[in-house]
Amino acid sequence: MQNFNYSIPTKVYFGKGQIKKLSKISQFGTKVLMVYGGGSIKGNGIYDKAAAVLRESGVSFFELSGVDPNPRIETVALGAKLCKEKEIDAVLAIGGGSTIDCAKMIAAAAKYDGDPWDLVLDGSKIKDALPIVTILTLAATGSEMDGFAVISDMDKNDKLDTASELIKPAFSILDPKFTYSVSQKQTAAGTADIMSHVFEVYFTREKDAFLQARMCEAVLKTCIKYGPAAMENPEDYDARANLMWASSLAINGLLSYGSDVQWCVHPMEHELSAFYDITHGVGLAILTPVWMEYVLSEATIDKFVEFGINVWGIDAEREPRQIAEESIDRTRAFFAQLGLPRTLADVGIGEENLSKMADKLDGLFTDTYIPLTGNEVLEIYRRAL
Ligand SMILES: NC(=O)c1ccc[n+]([C@@H]2O[C@H](COP(=O)([O-])OP(=O)(O)OC[C@H]3O[C@@H](n4cnc5c(N)ncnc54)[C@H](O)[C@@H]3O)[C@@H](O)[C@H]2O)c1
Repeated sequence: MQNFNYSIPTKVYFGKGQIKKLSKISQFGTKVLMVYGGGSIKGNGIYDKAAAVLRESGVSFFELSGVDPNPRIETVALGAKLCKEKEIDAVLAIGGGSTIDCAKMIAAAAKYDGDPWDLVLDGSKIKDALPIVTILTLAATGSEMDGFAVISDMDKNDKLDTASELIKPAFSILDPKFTYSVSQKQTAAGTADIMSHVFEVYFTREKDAFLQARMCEAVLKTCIKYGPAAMENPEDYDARANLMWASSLAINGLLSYGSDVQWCVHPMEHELSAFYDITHGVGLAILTPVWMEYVLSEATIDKFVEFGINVWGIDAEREPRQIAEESIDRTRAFFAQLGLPRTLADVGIGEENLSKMADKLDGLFTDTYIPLTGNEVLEIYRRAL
């Protein structure tokens, strides 16, 4: 097992009625910027509940709404300007990963004098940030408990992730009931995203992080059990609760400590979203089985056998190659069962920008599970067409 520094500072208030813990935001001051997306929080009552707790706690709030899925740098700049003008004490995100990521970068940019895009290009430039609080409404990205943010500049077709300890939320409120109104499509995409976060760390060259590997399998099995259940019955509390906690655990560091490996399917998907603005989890579901087939070889077969037996329950007596291949087929079939598109063509993506996207990633995947050149990335994109 490799060395690691454990740091998961975000407090989590999980379960029904935990919105009342929002009152704790008053420890940071009396002026909050509330950041949210297209307004679903007004339809499902979360906005009213949060506003009531803020008022009762003596906290006044300004609002920044309209954060896009695949949040834009322009919104970050606008939010940071508001924070400076209004002397905001803390940033409150109510939403899914897009809103939370945007709020994180607003919090960092509010304490930075230069162009906020600098902080996306280089997270080490984040030297300070306003406290960040989140109310999660969609189980998917784990942004509620991690130090990452993904921001797009659509003019440049750039969608980049940045990271800093300073943008880990101070606390997050996770009430599974707040995810009852999430559509089937977003529930499916969220499940695929959680699973992809696990795959990015489960497929590691580190062979002796046994505990982490078993925890990864537990999170994957949770998604396989509860993703379809939440789609079938959106108000199945236990399904929503298990998915929600899986989303946080998948990426808060717990599963990757001691076996860290550079990610690659996520950056490949970010290129798809940067050029075509598709839903992140959908892109991941399309690319993941193709990537798995591409990296399956004599060098990696043992890991895929472990995956097939422990996650999919494939008979351990079968030939290793059969187990490995079936584990990938089962993964692809599961995403199809969730109703997710299978190919790039299904989401309207053709050959036209694939070379440009692959070129942008050339030279970056030197320390991934299996290192990949730009040409190999292009081959994976083509096989996903
Ligand atoms: N920070 C991280 O660690 C991290 C990790 C993976 C992905 N990401 C990024 O996060 C973004 C995706 O976030 P996401 O998957 O959470 O989706 P999202 O935040 O983009 O939301 C997707 C849609 O669901 C709607 N929605 C959210 N909650 C709802 C609810 N309760 N009821 C009804 N509708 C609701 C939103 O309004 C939006 O239209 C992408 O930009 C992705 O690259 C971040």
